[in-house]
Amino acid sequence: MVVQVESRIRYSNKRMEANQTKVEANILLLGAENVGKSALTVRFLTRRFIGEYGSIDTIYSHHDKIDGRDICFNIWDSLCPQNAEEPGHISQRQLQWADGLILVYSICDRASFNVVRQQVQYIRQAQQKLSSSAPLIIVGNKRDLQHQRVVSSEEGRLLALSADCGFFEISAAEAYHGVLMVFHELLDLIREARTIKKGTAGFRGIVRSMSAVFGRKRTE
Ligand SMILES: Nc1nc2c(ncn2[C@@H]2O[C@H](COP(=O)(O)OP(=O)(O)OP(=O)(O)O)[C@@H](O)[C@H]2O)c(=O)[nH]1
Repeated sequence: MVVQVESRIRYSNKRMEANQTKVEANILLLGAENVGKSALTVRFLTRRFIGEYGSIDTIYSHHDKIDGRDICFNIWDSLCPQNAEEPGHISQRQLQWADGLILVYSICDRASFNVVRQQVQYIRQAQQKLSSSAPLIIVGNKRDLQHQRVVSSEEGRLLALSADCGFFEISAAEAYHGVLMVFHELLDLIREARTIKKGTAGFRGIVRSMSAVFGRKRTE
């Protein structure tokens, strides 16, 4: 009886330890020039919209507590190179680094939407080669500029649906809440992707053990 209780306590302690471990997520922001990538990042980090942002490629680290868990967001606010029409400008290094990606366009800029469309296609193809399952969220920014809108919400939603991405329309200028939702949703998707990956590894492990027990050779 005592042994049973002790093992239960040990089990629940282990679960508590597991719940308290720090989660780290590398998030890459992509998109054309001037769509609000920095505005989105700064809004998330400081809750503020400051209007003008420097043009530098930067990785920020941000610690947060969500549902009692310590989270470390590493956010890469990437600069869009001049050859933005060429979807190949996303480097392998960026793709390998990222646990999740946010692709930003401006609802007032059709060309920026086309850049995101190209980038999504390029990333999905590259991910197949890299066996990566990093989740993507497409963000239509500058929702406050309704009178200048040239990309409809439906177009954004359809693109996201066709490429299995999350989708939000927000205004980094107007509100913090929408920006927060984007990062929290991406974190959820990253955690989901990690759980699935672990599950697959676990299944492979079971197959390997069974092969070992039954002495069958597996062709890898
Ligand atoms: N009205 C409005 N303006 C915005 C919004 N978000 C960003 N801006 C403005 O758009 C301009 C570009 O914003 P940035 O955050 O620098 O855009 P970026 O995508 O980081 O640009 P690059 O650094 O050139 O790649 C700035 O003048 C911002 O003030 C928004 O939600 N609404």
